This record gives sequence, structure tokens and C-alpha cells, in this order.
Amino acid sequence: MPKFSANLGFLWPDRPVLDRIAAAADAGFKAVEFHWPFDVPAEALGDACRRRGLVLLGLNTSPGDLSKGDFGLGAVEGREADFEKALDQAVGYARVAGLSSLHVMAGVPAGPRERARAVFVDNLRKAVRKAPDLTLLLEPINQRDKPGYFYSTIEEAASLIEEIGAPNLRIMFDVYHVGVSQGDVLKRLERFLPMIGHIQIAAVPSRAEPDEGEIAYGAVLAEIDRLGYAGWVGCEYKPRAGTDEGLAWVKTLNVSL
Ligand SMILES: O=C(O)[C@@H](O)C(=O)CO
Ligand SMILES: [Mg+2]
Repeated sequence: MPKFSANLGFLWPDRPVLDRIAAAADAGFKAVEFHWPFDVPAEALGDACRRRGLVLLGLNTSPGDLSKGDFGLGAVEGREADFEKALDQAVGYARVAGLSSLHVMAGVPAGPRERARAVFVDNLRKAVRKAPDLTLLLEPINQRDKPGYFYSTIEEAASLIEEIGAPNLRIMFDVYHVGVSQGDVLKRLERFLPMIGHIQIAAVPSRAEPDEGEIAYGAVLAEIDRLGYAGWVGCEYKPRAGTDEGLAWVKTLNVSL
């Protein structure tokens, strides 16, 4: 059975981050992951997780200025210095907190696609040199949620990984984004398994608990098992109402936290 991690960027959204950690442990999760927990000191976040026996997984590089449309800086020409600052911040935070992975966000580039890709490749080469001790994750994000985002297909993430050739650069396979952008989820899981560093789940199209919509999560979780995936599956969904009540999906899908 897959092992589930609580994504505390989305779960228990009405509580401060440290309280979300406690709520995840109380609910039975054994691991946690974050989006941008930078307002909480890294030592405090790490200690809170360790006190509750939680495995610390990942966080994201800073999105930049969300109010100006930024959603990551990795593939944005002219923002290389800002990217490096965001990278250093996230790497430093991960090391102090004891987190093991980092989603290197690509962003919404303005210029030609080939330039954006070249910038992203350079920035990723820098990132793998700076953080050989962390898993660096590449996550394609769907165009409905983030129009203009640099990439939306698993194939594009895989081609970057092949070109850069660093063992710690891996795919973040978010089943929600793959479902919205591409489909053929089970075949893509199988094909890209050797490159996958982390999996995330949410219903399509609602991004709510994985017990509704067009993705049959019973089948997806069974396939993840059959393939022998040894990593964690991040519960990165937006609860329909209360997060604790929403965890009824665990029983419905006949799994456990
Ligand atoms: O899928 C997502 O949106 C996240 O995994 C992410 O890292 C950006 O918020
Ligand atoms: Mg995701």
C-alpha cells in the first residue's frame, strides 16, 4: 500500500503551519511536505516534525512576487539573480529543517520558449551543483491553473532530466496536473517510474479529496503499488470543507495513513 504524506500547503488551511504539523500527526500521517513555509524558522519547523515522529519531505523554491504573476523563477530570463537567491533560501531552509527535497519552480516566462528552456537548464545545473544532498524535483503544472507556466507535460520534465543527467534531479508526478494536462496516467506512471522522485494526488477537475471526479484513484494507487514505487504519495488537495472530515476518502479507497 502506498505511504501518504500530508501536504501542509493545502491541508488544514485555516491553521498556522506549526498547528498543521500537529494536525497531520494527530490524523495519522507519517510524513509531511510544504509549499513555502519560510515565515516559520526552519529549526522550529524541523523540531515540530521530529517531536511528532514525522518524516520531513519537501518544500518549493519561492514563487517570486505572486501579485505580479510570478510562479517561480527558474525559466524566467533576466531573473537569474532572483532565482539564485530563491534557490539559496530554499536549500538553506531545507538543510536546517531537515527536509530532503526541493521543488525547483520554473515560472511563467515571457520570451521565446527555447530561451526559457536554456535559462532553466543553466539554473538547474547550478542547483544540482549547489545541492547534491537534496532531491530536486521538476513539476509540470497545468495551463488551466497557471496559464503560461513553462511546462505542463511529464515528457518535458523527463527531457530536462535526461539532458542535465544529475542523479538527484527527478520528476514530481502530480497526478492532478497530469490528469488535467495529459491523461493516460497509469501508462505515464509506468513509463517514467525510474525518474519519479515524488507523487502527489488530488481529484480532477476539482482538486479536492481524491474520492471524486474523473481519476479512479483506487486504480492509480493499486498501480503505484504494483510498480513497486517506494516513495511517498503527497496528499496535495484542497479540502471540500474540514480537512479532518475530508479524510474519509482513506476508508473509501481502502487504504491507511
Ligand atoms: O501542484 C502544485 O501546485 C504544487 O505541487 C506546487 O509545488 C506549486 O504550488
Ligand atoms: Mg503538485
